Amino acid sequence: MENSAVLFHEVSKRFGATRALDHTSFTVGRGETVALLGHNGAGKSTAVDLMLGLRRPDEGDITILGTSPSRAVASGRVGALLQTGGLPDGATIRDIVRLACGLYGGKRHVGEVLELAGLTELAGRQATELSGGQAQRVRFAIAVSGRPDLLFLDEPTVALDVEARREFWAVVRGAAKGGASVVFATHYLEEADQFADRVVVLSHGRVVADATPSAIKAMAGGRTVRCVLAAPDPQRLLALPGVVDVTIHGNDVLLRTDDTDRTVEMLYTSIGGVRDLEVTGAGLEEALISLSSRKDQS
Ligand SMILES: Nc1ncnc2c1ncn2[C@@H]1O[C@H](COP(=O)(O)OP(=O)(O)OP(=O)(O)O)[C@@H](O)[C@H]1O
Repeated sequence: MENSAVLFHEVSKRFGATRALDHTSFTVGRGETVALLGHNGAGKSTAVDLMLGLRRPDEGDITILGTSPSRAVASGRVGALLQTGGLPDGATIRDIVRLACGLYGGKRHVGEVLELAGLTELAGRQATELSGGQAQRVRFAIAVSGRPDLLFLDEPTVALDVEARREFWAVVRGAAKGGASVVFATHYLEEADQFADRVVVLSHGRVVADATPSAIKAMAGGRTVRCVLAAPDPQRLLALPGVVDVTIHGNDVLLRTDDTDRTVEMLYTSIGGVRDLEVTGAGLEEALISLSSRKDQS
């Protein structure tokens, strides 16, 4: 029974002395959109390559749509947009999409795929005449031309500006409405927050969190207090009520606290000389740093 699109169980992969993945486990449910989130070198691309059968794990089991990665890919039920991948010169976008649709046995019509990827108006252009965001939508069109049940996107918006990223994700959302599962690797925290049902946070090849974006933010907990002090003393600041972490750059102080009211009160009464105080909720960036460092220390 195929309850899960991806079962990634206790998977390890080394490159020489580097452990790219270290007993990594996560699942992706049918119809779910899951972000693999982590800093450079966290192991995201390695995980994607293994799920596509492009590499083999040293240890562990990977099941994709109820079978092995290579069988799942061979069945045509998996689509992928990888980090590298040129587009042919001299052909129009319509020609490129027609080729992709043909290779997948005509599971989707050319016009449908162009529409899905927001390329209808650009169908007569050549790849060299497109912006980075538009070219990425062509790669996306190729990835979905076989009507995949599972779609992998490896850092799909890495070179795109904010507007192109927004347009790209609007296209992905539309395409995923058909019930496909989507796994995307990203180090853009706001992307994971906005577009994923669930986020698997990787750090040094290990899963440090696996939860909804809001649960991950809650896990890191607390809020951030920023201020400027004449002579910040890390020991005194760490001793303030609620403070769990202190970062100091020159006179700029950043405190992570689980009791904002008392921290701020004591900052004014026992430390004094506080300027430019600002309190913010913990964002995904703080959550990621906190989760990664917590696990690294364990
Ligand atoms: N072919 C390879 N040979 C040697 N080391 C590799 C190879 N591929 C990946 N690594 C190493 O494995 C670790 C994980 O790399 P990976 O590319 O999976 O990370 P990532 O999270 O995708 O990073 P990025 O966001 O930079 O793409 C890194 O330390 C990387 O240097």
